[in-house]
Amino acid sequence: MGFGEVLGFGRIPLRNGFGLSARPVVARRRSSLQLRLTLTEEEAAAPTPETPRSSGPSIASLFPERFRPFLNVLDDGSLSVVDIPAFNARRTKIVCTIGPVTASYEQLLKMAALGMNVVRLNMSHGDYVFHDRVIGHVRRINTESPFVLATMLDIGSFDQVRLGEFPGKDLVLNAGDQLTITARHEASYPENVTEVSDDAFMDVVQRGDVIEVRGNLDGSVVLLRIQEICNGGKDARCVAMEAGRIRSRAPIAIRGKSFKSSLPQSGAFEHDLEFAIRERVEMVALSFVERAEQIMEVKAQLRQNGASNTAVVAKIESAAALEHLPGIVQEADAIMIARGDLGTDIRYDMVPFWQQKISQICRVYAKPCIVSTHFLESMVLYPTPTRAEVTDIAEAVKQQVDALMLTSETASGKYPLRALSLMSRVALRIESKLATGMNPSRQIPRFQTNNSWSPDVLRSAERVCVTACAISEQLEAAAILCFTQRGFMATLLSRCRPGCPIYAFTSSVMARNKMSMLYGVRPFRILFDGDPEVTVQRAMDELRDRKALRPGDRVVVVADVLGGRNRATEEEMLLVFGSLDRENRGHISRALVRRGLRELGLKAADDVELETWLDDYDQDQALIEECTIAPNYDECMEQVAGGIEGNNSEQAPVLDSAKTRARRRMLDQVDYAAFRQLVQDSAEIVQTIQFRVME
Ligand SMILES: Nc1ncnc2c1ncn2[C@@H]1O[C@H](COP(=O)(O)OP(=O)(O)OP(=O)(O)O)[C@@H](O)[C@H]1O
Ligand SMILES: CC(=O)C(=O)O
Repeated sequence: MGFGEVLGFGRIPLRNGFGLSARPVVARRRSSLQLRLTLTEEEAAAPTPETPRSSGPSIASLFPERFRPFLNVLDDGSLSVVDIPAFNARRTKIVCTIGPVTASYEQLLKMAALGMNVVRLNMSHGDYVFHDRVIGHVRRINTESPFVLATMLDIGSFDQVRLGEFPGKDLVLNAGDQLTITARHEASYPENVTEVSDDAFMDVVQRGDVIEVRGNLDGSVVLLRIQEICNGGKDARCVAMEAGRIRSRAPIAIRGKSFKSSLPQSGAFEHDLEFAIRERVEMVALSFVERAEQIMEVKAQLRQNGASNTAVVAKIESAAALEHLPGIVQEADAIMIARGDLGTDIRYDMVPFWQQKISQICRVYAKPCIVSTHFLESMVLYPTPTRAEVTDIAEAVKQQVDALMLTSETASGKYPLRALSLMSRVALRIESKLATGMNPSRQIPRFQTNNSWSPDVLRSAERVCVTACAISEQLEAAAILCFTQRGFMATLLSRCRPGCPIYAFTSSVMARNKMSMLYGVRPFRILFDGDPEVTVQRAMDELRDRKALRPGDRVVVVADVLGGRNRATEEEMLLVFGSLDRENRGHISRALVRRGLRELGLKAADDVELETWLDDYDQDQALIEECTIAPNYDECMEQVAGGIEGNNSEQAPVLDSAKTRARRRMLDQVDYAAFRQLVQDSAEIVQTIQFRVME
């Protein structure tokens, strides 16, 4: 069985200097955009097969026996109704927040089987040891199972003001009970006194203000009215306006005042970001983003630490963010509509409007959109949802957002697996209705971008994707296959929301995992061959072997081929190299070379590209995944251990530290002569759309 979606066997060369293996490529065509549609008249006229295509076997049957018994068992011991979703059955992805009830390897594996695509870890809760352990389990699942998970680290509510701890149990209040919120900083407090996480809160509150306390298990908001500011301005004496239950570290807001904590300076944010970089998570989510510049700063920090592959998800959860939406969406790699906080910062009745508007803007800029919070809030306590909750899921699915996110339901609720299974089932049901024409509008919004690639390359890539989707609909293709290094082509295809699944193939573990967030995309890792035809054939064979596609199925393939010849003049090469050099203060890494090539409208052979931009971490991960499926596992792991500098063989799967990697990256500096050589060995990018029939 193909564990971890690795297709093809072979070796990714470890850390060769790219100069060694760069080889001239044979020019094939001259145009920089070419549609290759190899469809005969008979094929075009052929009727659609009468028997409807099955969506493939249940994944359970691909799983080793020992895993199967617990894969589809729900919280109460019953079996999941949906079983394990078949290949790419659901287009809308699901993000689950992981907390104490779901943090074990077994729970995570069950959730992967039930359709979880992205694991969210909220840094406001749990400690680094907790999060590190969960990330370890996720990596293991990606390596040992057929499921693909991405990890998103929510870099906590650094703007969130919280109450203190209530040791042992929740604080239960009746209407009229008193609670004092203080900034006294004492070692411990009586039961009806709690410390606020940010002293600045005391400067803002006044007598008569209403404090909203959120984060309660039953989803309720507890309201406290301030009766008196006392103790030299350090205490706010409040009274509960109605009965309620308050949890430790519950987030609070002052009604009508857009108060944000000054905690980013406290260092917690920096530590969380360092942790994200060290752990190589696929995504970091930034709370309370208000301007595009905040995202740029974080991206710069990621870049400086060799983690530019990490995607930045901007959480839209304040009125201020809504004022700067297009800028934020353009700068971020993905958007999360954090309805919990957004709903306290703006009027409740405006949340649905903004949900729709934000998801539309994301489609324009080809940025994945996640809608979060309160989807199945009642399932935190009860095994069945309310009908209104089911309708909320249905509405988001109809809007064709990329992903839906569960929070307390899976972090601390009583029925995490049921909630996930139910969300998956509702999404599947609504999607099947969309496919039968419930959603008449299939218009693709005009694409806009501020991406640094050359506009010509981008425009042609986007047109190719729109055309490929249109062809797939006209020809009733069973799937679109796409070959992509970092997932950009898959994002452009996903943006068009075609009616068939998109199977996206990449050589990078990180890119594969990140693509698991994209609507309708099923990501795989494949070893790219220097000859694109070999790569396409490898992917087709594998899809057939996995019964994801059947003989006779029509597929549309979107792939680069190497065409034309190098047209870059010495002057152009110097210009591009010079601008990369200036921007990166003399540090041109192997990964940056790829950008230089793009700017020149050029592309190296796929295997050479792979070497020039995959970082060591990705290569190490790839090798570990390959070892898992290799027949000579031990031998393979020994080689990995030998290849990973600084690790002894026992620790081989534990990847080397960020520092070691950073040092290696320094050694990988590229000079102009090496850059020039690579440019000369490259060719023009020729994007093709090919029509094929599975043999
Ligand atoms: N790692 C964790 N450890 C313990 N409890 C957790 C953890 N992650 C989440 N939880 C619990 O699940 C609840 C819901 O998670 P969520 O991430 O939505 O937290 P929140 O505090 O409401 O959100 P935010 O911090 O984003 O405003 C939390 O209030 C917390 O009680
Ligand atoms: C997820 C989150 O942070 C919110 O809904 O506020």
